[in-house]
Amino acid sequence: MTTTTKTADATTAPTAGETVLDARGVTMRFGGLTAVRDVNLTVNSGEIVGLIGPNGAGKTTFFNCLTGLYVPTEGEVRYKGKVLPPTSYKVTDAGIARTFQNIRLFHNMTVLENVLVGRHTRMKQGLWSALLRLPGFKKAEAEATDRAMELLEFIGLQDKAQHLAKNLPYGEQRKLEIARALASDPGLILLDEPTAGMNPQETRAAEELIFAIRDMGIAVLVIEHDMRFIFNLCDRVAVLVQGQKLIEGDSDTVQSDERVIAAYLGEPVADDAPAAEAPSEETPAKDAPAEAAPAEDAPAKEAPSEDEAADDEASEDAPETPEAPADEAPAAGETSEDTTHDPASGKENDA
Ligand SMILES: Nc1ncnc2c1ncn2[C@@H]1O[C@H](COP(=O)(O)OP(=O)(O)OP(=O)(O)O)[C@@H](O)[C@H]1O
Repeated sequence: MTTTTKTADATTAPTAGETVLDARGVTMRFGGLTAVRDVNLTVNSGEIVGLIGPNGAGKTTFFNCLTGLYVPTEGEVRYKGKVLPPTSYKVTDAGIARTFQNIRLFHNMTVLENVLVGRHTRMKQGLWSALLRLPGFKKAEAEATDRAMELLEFIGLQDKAQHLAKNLPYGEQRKLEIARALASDPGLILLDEPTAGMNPQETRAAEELIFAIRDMGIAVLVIEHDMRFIFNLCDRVAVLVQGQKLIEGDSDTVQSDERVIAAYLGEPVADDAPAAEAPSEETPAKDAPAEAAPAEDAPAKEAPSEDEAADDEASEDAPETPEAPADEAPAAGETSEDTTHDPASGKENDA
């Protein structure tokens, strides 16, 4: 299936069902700075939930708490009723997949190989089986390839399966990241700014792709700065400001909330709103509501050049795929999100 031949819209949305993700009282401190404070959020099956907020509001930090990259200082995250394991690899295995704010593909691997990397969590063959290429491994490998090709068809990249990932246009690289995340057969996918750097046509295609993912039965939690995109896409939207959840509701409710407008325009908000708190030592330093673009005018971020993308890769998150070749993968030891945070020290555990 491709997004061009099989797209969905809100009218085909399945009814929201069981709670898939249940985050309660999630707080994340880095030393004296509280990046996320006492945030509750649920995502139900059949839902697309948006997470918005000004730069530095704590959105990515919250995502990291949901995916085992950080262990929250306080609070608990459950996936389908079970407390999440403390490492990203196990979280992926449990059924949560994610993409990252900055594209993190294996640039010198083919498109197909990138998707296969995401598939490895579902391959149960051992090392010897792989080394000796036993029949069980060959069968699993063939099945993984079939599934990867299905996913490439789903995102419309089947004809580029043998292309190197680095040669794809930017929008297609973003789609490939999504296919790689889908390869682990998640029940919930977290998308961190999936349309960053996309032109309007690509953004529209991304919207259709996300509806199609939801229609496959996968719950979606998405961070995005493009307000038009988010309010069109999401069943519910939660707004983070200075690490706290300011409001949560449907698009109409959130769009018309004066505190949300104020947060995005950088105006003072009401006394009872978290954003109105006087900055303290624990206030995230990066909060800059005044810099956030007003809702519908928010321009898409510019696509990075190849060099910038390479820099991003080096400084971004480590792969969810510990088995990936070291020379291809973003260097785990150099990254900030490949590890799990030790709340007390700001140090991170191996993911
Ligand atoms: N590993 C870390 N160590 C210390 N501070 C951090 C760390 N990660 C994030 N922060 C701080 O936490 C706050 C929230 O950052 P975060 O990246 O989660 O915000 P965000 O809402 O995702 O921002 P943006 O929209 O710009 O991506 C910021 O003040 C940031 O500087």
